[in-house]
Amino acid sequence: MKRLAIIGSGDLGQQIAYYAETDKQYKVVGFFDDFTPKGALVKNIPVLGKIAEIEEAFNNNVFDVILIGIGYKHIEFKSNIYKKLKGVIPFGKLIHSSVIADESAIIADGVVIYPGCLIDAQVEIQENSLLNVAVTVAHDTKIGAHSFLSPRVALAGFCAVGEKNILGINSTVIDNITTVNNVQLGGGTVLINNIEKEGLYVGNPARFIR
Ligand SMILES: CC(=O)SCCNC(=O)CCNC(=O)[C@H](O)C(C)(C)COP(=O)(O)OP(=O)(O)OC[C@H]1O[C@@H](n2cnc3c(N)ncnc32)[C@H](O)[C@@H]1OP(=O)(O)O
Repeated sequence: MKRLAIIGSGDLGQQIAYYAETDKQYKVVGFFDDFTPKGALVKNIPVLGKIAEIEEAFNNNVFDVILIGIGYKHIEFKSNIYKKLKGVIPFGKLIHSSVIADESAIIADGVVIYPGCLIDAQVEIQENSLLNVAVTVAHDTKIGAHSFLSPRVALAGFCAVGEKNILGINSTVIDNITTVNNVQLGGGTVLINNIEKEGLYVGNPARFIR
């Protein structure tokens, strides 16, 4: 079993550790976190050091692969860390065993998919994105890198979500919709038109708020 280290020992990092262990996909050996002291135990898992110490730990054979457990409030940071470590440290992938993913779906490195998601044929989920519980992604839809999909997001077919998109709980996107990078949808938003300007959108139909 591969040894996993997780960046971020907060709630999201702890959830990833929980699924990695209980779903028997990885042995979680520790967290890297700039705000929790080295040696501290978080849910019985040690903090191995700060983010700047990841490369040295990898070279010392402390872990095999890494995942990022940083939430949607720090999405820029999450994407920057990924870009910095890509090609230097191998990224893992965590697709919970309860996920139904068609064999034609492409799921990139660094992606985390929580229980109960449905990923249809010819879907592409780009690197470092996270799908929370019960997300449905219909056929031929693409999710841009570093995005965060909250519980029960539903995307119809032939959509293309940009990078660093944050889709709020239960948001719904009809077929053939595209969004640019850095779009956020509030909970329950219904998207029926393409989004061409980054920012925060809410409501049904979605309206720009800032
Ligand atoms: C497992 C997990 O927990 S994953 C995380 C899941 N969490 C989510 O999905 C959170 C989604 N967040 C939201 O929906 C938030 O309301 C946000 C981010 C859209 C906006 O939050 P804030 O910046 O605090 O905005 P604020 O509450 O001031 O609202 C601004 C306006 O948008 C409206 N609004 C805010 N959220 C929504 C919404 N989801 N749907 C419709 N209208 C909304 C408000 O009524 C307000 O309208 P007004 O100016 O006409 O009075």
